This record gives sequence, C-alpha cells and structure tokens, in this order.
Amino acid sequence: MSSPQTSGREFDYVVVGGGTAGSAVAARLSEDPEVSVLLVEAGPSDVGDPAILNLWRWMELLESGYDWDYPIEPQEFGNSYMRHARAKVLGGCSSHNSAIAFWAPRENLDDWEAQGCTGWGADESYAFYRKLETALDGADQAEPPGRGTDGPVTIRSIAPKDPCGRALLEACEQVGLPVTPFNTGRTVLRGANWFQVNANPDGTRSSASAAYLHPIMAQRKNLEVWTGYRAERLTFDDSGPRPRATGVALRTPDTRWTIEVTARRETIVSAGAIDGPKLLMLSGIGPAEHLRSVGIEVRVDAPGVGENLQDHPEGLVQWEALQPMPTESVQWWEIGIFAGAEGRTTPDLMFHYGSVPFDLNLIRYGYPSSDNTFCLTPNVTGAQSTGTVRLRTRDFRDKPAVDPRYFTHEHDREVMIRGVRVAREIAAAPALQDWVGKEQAPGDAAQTDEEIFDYISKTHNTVYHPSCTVKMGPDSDPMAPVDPQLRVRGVDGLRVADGSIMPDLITVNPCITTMMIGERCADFIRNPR
Ligand SMILES: Cc1cc2nc3c(=O)[nH]c(=O)nc-3n(C[C@H](O)[C@H](O)[C@H](O)COP(=O)(O)OP(=O)(O)OC[C@H]3O[C@@H](n4cnc5c(N)ncnc54)[C@H](O)[C@@H]3O)c2cc1C
Repeated sequence: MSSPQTSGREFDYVVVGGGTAGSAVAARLSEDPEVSVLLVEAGPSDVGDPAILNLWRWMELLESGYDWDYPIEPQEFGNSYMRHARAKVLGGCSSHNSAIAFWAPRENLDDWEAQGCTGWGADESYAFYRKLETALDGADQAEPPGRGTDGPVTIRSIAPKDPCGRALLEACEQVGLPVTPFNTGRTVLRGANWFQVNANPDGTRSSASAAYLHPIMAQRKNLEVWTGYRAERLTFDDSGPRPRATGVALRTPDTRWTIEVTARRETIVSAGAIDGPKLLMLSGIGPAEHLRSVGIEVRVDAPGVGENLQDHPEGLVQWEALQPMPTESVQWWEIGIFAGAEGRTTPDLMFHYGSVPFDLNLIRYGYPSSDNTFCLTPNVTGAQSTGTVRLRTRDFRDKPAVDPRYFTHEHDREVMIRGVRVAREIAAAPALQDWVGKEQAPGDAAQTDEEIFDYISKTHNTVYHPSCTVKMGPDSDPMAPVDPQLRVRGVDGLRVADGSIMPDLITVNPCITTMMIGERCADFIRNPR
C-alpha cells in the first residue's frame, strides 16, 4: 500500500489498534457486508510469523522489536527498573502473552454493574464469553450458560505432563489448596490446577488476530487491515455544538507521510490501556490542566483519561530444582493457584507456577539464578494502588509517562508478603521435597515482613495487566470518560473498546475479558439499545 495515495480514504468504521479487543471489534462489525471497516495497527502483521504464532516462544518477545516496552516512572515503594511489555503487532498483547484463559469471576462483573455500568453484569456478559470461544475441555463441568462451542477462539486445558507441576499440585492439596476446575462459572477462592489457554492443540496461539482476523482477512472485501500505520491523533469536526470524531491521522509505515482516513459513522479506539489514553490526550481529550501543560488544545476536559491505572503486581520466589526441569512446555507457566483469605468472595492472592528461571529483576541485586529452577509468583489480584498515564510531550512518538504507584496502598504490601509466605509453605509440603532445592530468591535472609517487602519492592514484576485508564461508568461519575456503551463523553462518533474501559481490574488474567469487551462494543454498535 503506497503512501499518500491512501490519504482521504473513507470507511464506515475505523478501528484504531489491531490488538486484542480491536481485532474482535473489526471482525464482528465487518460481518455486515453493507458496512466498510478499516482496522489500523502500528505493528507488523503476525500472519505466518512463527515468533508470534508459536505460543511457547512468548518470553522471547519481551523487550523485542514487537514490544512497545514502556519504562515506568521512579517508584517510591516499587521496582523502578520494571518495564511494561505492550505488544506492537497484529493481535496486540494476545499475540505476545502466555495465553492463560479465564472468564472473569461473576462477582467482578456484577460489581461493574453495581458501579453503574448497566448491562455489564455476569448474566449479560457471560453470553459474550460463550460467543467468542470454542472450549475443547471442561464444558461438562460448567454451570449455565455453559461453555462456548462454536466461537472463533479455541480454549483448552494444558495436559498434566510436567512432573514438577504434578508434584506441585499434590503439595497444594497438602496445604489446603485442592485441585479445582477452572472456568466453570464457580469462582475459585482456594484451589489450583493446570491452566486453560487460548491455544490450538498444535501449540499455536488462538490469539485475537489468529482467531478473528486470519480466517477473514483475505476474503472479506468490506474489511481492510493496515499494518505499520501509527495513529498520531484522532480527527474531529469541531463546527457543531459538540465535536464529532471524523477519523484518524496516521503516520505511514515509511514514516514519510501523515495521511488522514475518514470514519463516516464511528471511530473506535482500541489501542490498549497505555496507548489508548495517550491517543485521546494527543487528540485533546483528557485532563485540561495536563493537556495545557504540554501545549495541547483542550477539546474535552476529561479528568478520568489516564487516571485509575490498575495492575496485578507480581512477586517471585525461585528455587533450584533437584531434578531436571522440562525442556518443552506449552508456555512455561502452566499452573495457577488461588489462595484467597478467609471470608472473601473473590481470591485476593493468585500464583503462577513457572518451570523456568524468571530472573529478569534479580540479577542486578546479586540474587543467584541458574538454568534448572522453578518459581511461584504471588500476585495481588485486587491491588488498591492506582496510578496514571500522562503525556511527556505532545509528540506522538514520545513514550508516555506510566506511573503505576505500586504498593502505595498498604493492602497490596500485606497481600504480597503473605504471598511469599504461602509460596514457601507450598514448597515445604512433603510432595515437593524431591524437587525443592535452595531458595535462590528471596533466600534465607528474608524472614521478617520488612525483609520480605524490601526484597519485593526492589525486584517485583507485573503480570502485565495494566487496565482501567479510560474507565466506563455512569453519567454521575466525572472520572468515567466513557459511558456503559463505551461512547466517549463530550464528543460524538467515538468509542473506546479495550482493557482501559474496565472500571476495576478483574481478579484473573484479563485477555479473554478484553476480547469480550471487543465483542460487546461491536454488539452495541450493531444493535443499538
Ligand atoms: C507479556 C504479557 C503476558 C500476558 N499474559 C497474559 C495471559 O497469559 N493471559 C491473559 O489473560 N492476559 C495476559 N496478558 C494481558 C493481556 O494480554 C492484555 O491485558 C490484553 O491483551 C490487552 O488487550 P487490549 O486490547 O487492551 O490491548 P492490546 O492487545 O495491547 O492492543 C492494542 C493494540 O493497539 C496498537 N496500537 C497502540 N498504539 C497505536 C497507535 N498509535 N496506532 C496504531 N496502533 C496502535 C498496539 O500495537 C496493539 O496492537 C499479558 C500481557 C503481556 C504484555
């Protein structure tokens, strides 16, 4: 596609960001042959790219050319060296991630509804999880509405091949965390199991792009997918009483031209929880004072844009393994453990089990690491610390300032410290004694709460779930830039559909929920209420 010639093209819908939600939005909208849809993605196509499609290679992608790779602002209580991986490739983070597949707990979605997000409760939203998936396993254990049988995304359970993983599950049983089925519609408070993943039996991803786009990209004449085009800003007609979104200004792949494409009906921003608020702010929609401070004219004073950044902070306990660890794996992180505190309705603590060293934040502090290790990573599922995404400058090429403000809330520190202790308790159970060698990190020196948190604050990572930065909410909430049908307040013709619209981050891994958000956005557009 050569460059200035593409300028001035018109479509009914323009979806900006060909990621997890954007792929679903574009695929569903273009089911109607009467409308034309353009999907624009800054990164390259994933079609035929083994580095992306082979799920077991996901860790190679961190800090690679496929990663926007965002640094974070200096943290008072957290790890200032931490990087936020965000995929820059068709399929977005669903092309980059470890494909752990969860339906959100019913309680999370019902809580969204209770916050004024009408229509987002579990009963209505679960219909869209069903619609998006073909569940290969576990359907017989699910409660109504049951698992999906003919959706584009293949979800299957990981086979129990890893012997260390089998011993781990036995150890979990021994400490009161029994093997419990996932994705049944019943919330797992305390229990463990092999994950379900959105992947095909041959080990390739069933990412948003592979599932929604690959089968239709060449066939559907009313859908165009442009890769390598980066949105600089949204365009508007400001002549009426309210601004109306008219499309997007794009930098061409050769970086030589800025072109404009028109959305006759709507523009949908699906650029994710970091680049989405950035694009809105570059387009004059954001906190007025901040926009003025970087020289951007205010179109809509939307104080909630870039606020409310939520994430799942993740700690690490790593051991030398006494026996050889597997040399092949579905994605190296095959088991999940929930260890909710007494009296909760959703678990406040989750672990991933890695059959690999995960020392990307250890070496700079001199912690030992080696090739034959395994680890448990406690994460705070309902972290109370919230952060911000802000512009550094008005140049679309500059990385935004991402400040998660990790562990600024005491709750998060307490849960994480408990997480390290629970990980040690699991490791001390009889079933793991043939596997557990020296604890490399945090190691014997970290015993008191202060010592454990000192280790955590230096070395913690993230489960890579930044969300909630353009949250939806009722009209009465001035911090909610979008309404429950995902329309941006203060302008016409513009919606947001991606992980940024969650009012609160769900307890579990959010990729499948983000696809559900894409499904719902297309449904709101096609079936206006
Ligand atoms: C390393 C990693 C591992 C993870 N593991 C899991 C997991 O196992 N399970 C799980 O449930 N979740 C996981 N997650 C989280 C999950 O993948 C994300 O929360 C989710 O995919 C985000 O979807 P999204 O649509 O909001 O954004 P994205 O999928 O990031 O899509 C945004 C898209 O917009 C594009 N874009 C951005 N700016 C522009 C612009 N200016 N112009 C054009 N295009 C632009 C991006 O390149 C990207 O393709 C992981 C995430 C990462 C990074």
